Amino acid sequence: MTEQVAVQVTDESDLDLRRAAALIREVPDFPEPGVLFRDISPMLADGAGLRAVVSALGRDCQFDVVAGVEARGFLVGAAVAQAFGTGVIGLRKPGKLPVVADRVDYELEYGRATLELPADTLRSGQRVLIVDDVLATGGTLGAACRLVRQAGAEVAAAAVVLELTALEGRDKLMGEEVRALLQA
Ligand SMILES: O=P(O)(O)OC[C@H]1O[C@H](OP(=O)(O)OP(=O)(O)O)[C@H](O)[C@@H]1O
Ligand SMILES: Nc1ncnc2[nH]cnc12
Repeated sequence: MTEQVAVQVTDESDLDLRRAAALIREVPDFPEPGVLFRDISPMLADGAGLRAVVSALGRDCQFDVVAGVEARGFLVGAAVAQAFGTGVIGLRKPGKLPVVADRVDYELEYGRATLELPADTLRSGQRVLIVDDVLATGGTLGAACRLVRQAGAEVAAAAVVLELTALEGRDKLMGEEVRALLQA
């Protein structure tokens, strides 16, 4: 699918985030022809950029722990946890964890995928801030929300740096608080 719309900052009063958004690199035809890939790596490599993203992701949200989604959600999720004084849990692709508490299979645009929760991490009743880099079709964040709820925990919010609105991922996350710093 071709995505040709510029990136918008959802909170336009956040000047730090506006500067950070300018560091996103757009790569046409990656990973396949017709896709405009938004590469947030240069934004995260910039100290002020990372700070802007981290503080906006955790702002005005009550949470006890962060769950970051493999792989780019680990980078941002761990930074948010550190900044807001919580621990972090990595929700992983299959075959990586020695002891699995639970797993959820989900649909991708093409095919299926699985996310796993590591054992002895998430406790019943905890409020969880789920963090990933991008919301596309919503399958990944939907699976992350299910893993959290199946553990008896609560989803405080599902927060991403960038939402690709044309893919309508929010529709799969009805009832969840979805926080996207940037939209394209
Ligand atoms: O909303 P969805 O359609 O589910 O897509 C969003 C997911 O796709 C990308 O991950 P990818 O599977 O490419 O993994 P990576 O982070 O390991 O590169 C991105 O990092 C999100 O996790
Ligand atoms: N266009 C895109 N840019 C960056 N990450 C993505 N994940 C899914 N689609 C993407």
